[in-house]
Amino acid sequence: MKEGKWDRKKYMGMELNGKTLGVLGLGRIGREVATRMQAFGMKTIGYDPIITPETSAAFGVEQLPLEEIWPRCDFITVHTPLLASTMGLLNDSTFAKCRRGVQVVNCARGGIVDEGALLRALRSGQCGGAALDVFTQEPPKDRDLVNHPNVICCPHLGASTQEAQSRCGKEIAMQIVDMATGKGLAGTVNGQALSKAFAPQTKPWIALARALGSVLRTAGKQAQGSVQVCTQGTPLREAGSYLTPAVAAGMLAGGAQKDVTLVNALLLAQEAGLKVTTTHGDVAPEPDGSAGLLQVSLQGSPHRVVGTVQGSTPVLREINGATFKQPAPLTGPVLIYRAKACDPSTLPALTGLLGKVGVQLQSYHSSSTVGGEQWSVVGLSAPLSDLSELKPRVAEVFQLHL
Ligand SMILES: NC(=O)C1=CN([C@@H]2O[C@H](COP(=O)(O)OP(=O)(O)OC[C@H]3O[C@@H](n4cnc5c(N)ncnc54)[C@H](O)[C@@H]3O)[C@@H](O)[C@H]2O)C=CC1
Ligand SMILES: O=C(O)C(=O)COP(=O)(O)O
Repeated sequence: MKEGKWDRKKYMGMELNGKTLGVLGLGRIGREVATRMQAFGMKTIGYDPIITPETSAAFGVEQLPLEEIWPRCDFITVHTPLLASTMGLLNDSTFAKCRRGVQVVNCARGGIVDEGALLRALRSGQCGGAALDVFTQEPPKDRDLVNHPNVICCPHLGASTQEAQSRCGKEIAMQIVDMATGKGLAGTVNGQALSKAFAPQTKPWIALARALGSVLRTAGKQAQGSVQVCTQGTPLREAGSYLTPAVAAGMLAGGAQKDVTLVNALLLAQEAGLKVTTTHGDVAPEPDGSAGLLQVSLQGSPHRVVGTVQGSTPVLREINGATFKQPAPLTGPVLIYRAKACDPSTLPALTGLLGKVGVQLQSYHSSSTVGGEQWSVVGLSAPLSDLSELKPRVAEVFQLHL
């Protein structure tokens, strides 16, 4: 009419009253759709693998096996997630079982109704019309469905109301508050590590995992290959889910990839050619069974680091088979070197260098002797800008800011 037209004959509708609607997926939205359509006088039947027939009967939906649903429906609407089991729920074979002229609604996820099959059914008249809010590719490049005269569609607007967006905003804000107060996260699909990362008791373990990853990368001089993360002790039984991404983040830190987080670390590690696997052993490493141990090793090399948490401090217990009787804190600027055991000149040379550049030695820990050599971990007040004076005196030296 805005174009000045008055096409009364062109538009002929169909009553919903007395028609049968098949609702596939009877969760939050499916059941709301069913009760609203009952108000138009529709008979509602449906299917959902986890909702009992008694529950769906309470909101007026008779549940039937899919095979019995197809031939009964005038309209079918899908309200499931997109899963392997729902991909192409409506396909060439199921369209063929439907009443001729069946009308289909997909406001859930593109692909639940197979787009190729839908187009074929529309062209043959087996499908009388479709309403689509979602597409396998958004926006869809292939416009055949959008352009079909019996299709009406919207650009994924199902949640586009002021009220829904405001609820989403509030929900997200509440989730951030929950995460920050250590209550865990609901509904995360890729942030398993995050829900634990903010709990006070897990924070030092995550710091340890990152630190061990950094030590291993620097000592092993590579961020590629297979890394084995092993948690030991009952308290760490479920910890692999967040410690493994933290180890990967430590391995990747300082490398080519920017913005490595606990959410994307495993994916970025995979892209960088780093395979990170996790195992767990329940054997408690401490007599009281309270602490756990985290062991990270680079397969096919002698590089292996083992750490734990003392109080709330991540500490190094072992590096490449050399153990620290007094575990070495892995916080702040840390200098790590391997040198001949009992060489009396190394430590004075180091303290002399520190004095010269005005950096304080805050802690010093040395390991057991392996093959005539010892590892030393030195806590510093600030990182050293130049290690060249130390290099001739030691077998290897590196620095980390943890
Ligand atoms: N177009 C849009 O903007 C919007 C789309 N959605 C989508 O709508 C869909 C439904 O959302 P909700 O009702 O909130 O989800 P929900 O999780 O409450 O319900 C989904 C239901 O589908 C059922 N289901 C799973 N596999 C099935 C199968 N093979 N056959 C039949 N039922 C199956 C589940 O048991 C569950 O009861 C989701 O895909 C969601 O992403 C949701 C909001 C807005
Ligand atoms: O909530 C949903 O499942 C939706 O599909 C809404 O999509 P949107 O968050 O508006 O991009």
